[in-house]
Amino acid sequence: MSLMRLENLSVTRRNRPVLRDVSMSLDKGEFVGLLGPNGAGKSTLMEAALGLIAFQGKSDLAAQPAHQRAQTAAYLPQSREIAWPVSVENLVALGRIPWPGASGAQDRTAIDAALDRMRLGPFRSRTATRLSGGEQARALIARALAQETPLLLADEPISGLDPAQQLACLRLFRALADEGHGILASIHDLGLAARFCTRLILLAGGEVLADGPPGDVLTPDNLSLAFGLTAHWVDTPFGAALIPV
Ligand SMILES: Nc1ncnc2c1ncn2[C@@H]1O[C@H](COP(=O)(O)OP(=O)(O)OP(=O)(O)O)[C@@H](O)[C@H]1O
Repeated sequence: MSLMRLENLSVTRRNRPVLRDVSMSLDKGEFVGLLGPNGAGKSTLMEAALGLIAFQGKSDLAAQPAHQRAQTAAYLPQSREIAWPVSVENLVALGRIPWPGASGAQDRTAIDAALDRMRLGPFRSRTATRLSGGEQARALIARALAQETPLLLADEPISGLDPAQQLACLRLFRALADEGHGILASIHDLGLAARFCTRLILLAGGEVLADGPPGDVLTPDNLSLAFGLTAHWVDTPFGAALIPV
């Protein structure tokens, strides 16, 4: 079942075309990694899909009324700004705003589950603005999880996380997809994206260069075209690893 569909989405920023005729859909159970060089348009694609910036073409999410959209899609923006010195628990509780009809018990369960999933139990009473950068990033992911939406759009969710937290976060996203959620996450680490995502979309020059299973997308030709990078897949005891040279 499709959770998100873009048809011929184009975005112009400062009179420059950033995205051209991007079409894609994302189904329940998919963890899609959005790849591409800096400036390729990954954040722009998420912002336009959510209706946060002007675009041409169609986005079914952007067409929804705001309250319905907030019950469909949680969004983790790339900027990790936390504006107020609230407790981590209260920051995560902001994720419940789209559900005014939920009971206190439902809200509490969602907040506790999100804190637990991001291993933030010991931080719940701490002031969010006084956490480390990676801890703040995890608290913001927890806020998005507390929203309990079928769809999560996460812009560089593992940026700033240590290696163990990166793995835990991607394992969690994969588990959420296996439970039936749909996830679109921009990721710069190609090896981790290949390992955890069910599907990859590679953006380059404002267009979708490749869309499919990781092995089909991360080909030497595509990596050279998108990043100007020479890279090889090497078999290791832990599975295939991508080595840039
Ligand atoms: N608010 C803005 N106003 C004007 N141009 C912008 C704005 N935000 C981004 N751009 C431009 O749009 C293009 C795409 O930017 P975007 O942030 O979508 O790229 P990205 O793929 O997410 O990059 P990165 O990997 O560096 O996060 C870039 O050329 C960028 O300079």
